[in-house]
Amino acid sequence: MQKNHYIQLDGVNKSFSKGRESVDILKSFNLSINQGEFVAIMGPSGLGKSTLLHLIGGLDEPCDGTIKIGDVTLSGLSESERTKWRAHHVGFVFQAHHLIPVLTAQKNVELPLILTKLSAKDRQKHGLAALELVDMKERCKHYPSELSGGQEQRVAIARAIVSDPNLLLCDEPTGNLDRKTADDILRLLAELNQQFNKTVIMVTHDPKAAEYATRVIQLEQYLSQNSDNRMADSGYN
Ligand SMILES: Nc1ncnc2c1ncn2[C@@H]1O[C@H](COP(=O)(O)OP(=O)(O)OP(=O)(O)O)[C@@H](O)[C@H]1O
Repeated sequence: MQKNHYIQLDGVNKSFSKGRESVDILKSFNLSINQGEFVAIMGPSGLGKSTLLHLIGGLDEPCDGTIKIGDVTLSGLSESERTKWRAHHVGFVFQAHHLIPVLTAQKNVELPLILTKLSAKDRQKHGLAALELVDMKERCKHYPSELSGGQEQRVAIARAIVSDPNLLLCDEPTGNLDRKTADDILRLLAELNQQFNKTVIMVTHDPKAAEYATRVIQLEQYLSQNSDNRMADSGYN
């Protein structure tokens, strides 16, 4: 019997037009990820790592093929359904934290909840709980300019988890940070993965960051395997 994976990409094609040409990024691409995995995606610049992350998170659509997350087939959703699905199921963490400078840490974290039916009081409660999880509650009234790079990234992670999504998609989350701060952030992601069973997919160029993952996909190798690319990922544990 075929196992049901939490994330399943089947025969995904993705190309972009560059001038008059169309450039294939992913061709007949297959990938399966289980709930609770921490997957690192590595590979040379321009290969399609961020594109893959955007497709899984429903920020972009494949030209062909299916992407299923849990029970939901993304291509079956309208644009507004996809936005709603994202708000409930996916948290994004980027290299640049994209915090809004005129809002306090707490208000930044509460922002994704504005789309929900929660009252202001409940939004505040959830926001503070997320900040507590990333050890930033005592700085909830600080503005981004009053925080260090690592603290800003913690607040960005709190914002990503405030709606309690199953899936955390991280694009070079430690790219701007020094080694020690990067390790703190990676430990936090590993904790969210292990203690709260969040599925984490992280794009990184940093082999040390990839050591925190439970599976590493070397995308270049993976892509070169053929359309049935199931073999090239290596376990780290
Ligand atoms: N919206 C877009 N329109 C046109 N081309 C795009 C678009 N997004 C990405 N590309 C192209 O697709 C290719 C893959 O980009 P992507 O950002 O996924 O690579 P990456 O592996 O994440 O690279 P890096 O490690 O440098 O971040 C690149 O050649 C890029 O220029």
